[in-house]
Amino acid sequence: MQETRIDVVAAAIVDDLDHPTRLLAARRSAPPALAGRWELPGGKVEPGEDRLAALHRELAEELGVTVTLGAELPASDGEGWPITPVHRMRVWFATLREGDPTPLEDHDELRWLGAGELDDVPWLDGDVEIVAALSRSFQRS
Ligand SMILES: Nc1nc2c([nH]c(=O)n2[C@H]2C[C@H](O)[C@@H](COP(=O)(O)OP(=O)(O)OP(=O)(O)O)O2)c(=O)[nH]1
Repeated sequence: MQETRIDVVAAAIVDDLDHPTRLLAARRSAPPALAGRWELPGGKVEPGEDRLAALHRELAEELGVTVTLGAELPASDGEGWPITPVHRMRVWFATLREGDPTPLEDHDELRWLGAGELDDVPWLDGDVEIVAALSRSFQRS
């Protein structure tokens, strides 16, 4: 049986790539099962699409911004973070280049979270481990 795997890409948008102190979190507005939970902005890679091109496309569509990408947040198994039984998500650090982040689609609120506030919002289940890894990278910087 062929394994089903859906590739998702997302950005950990921070204030400073070298010394991050704040992370931009986004609250989902849809679908109903996920609405109200918080995530990293991003989305599915389209067939034949380059992962980083997909990430830039999603950030333009969802937030109306362009970004400078930094390092990837290494996932536990190298194949991406297992956010659901079928989705694998790759995450890159990013900083804003152009545009003021606005919840244009898929989200109804954006919030900058400081290092001590990362647990203040109800993240999607699959993001909890990722946010813990981000939190460790904040503390090291
Ligand atoms: N973008 C994003 N998706 C996440 C995160 N955590 C998590 O479990 N997911 C899940 C939610 C969805 O099931 C899936 C990504 O789908 P999506 O709805 O964001 O993708 P998309 O923008 O391409 O959506 P669509 O075109 O299919 O409507 O991954 C996260 O931090 N960011």
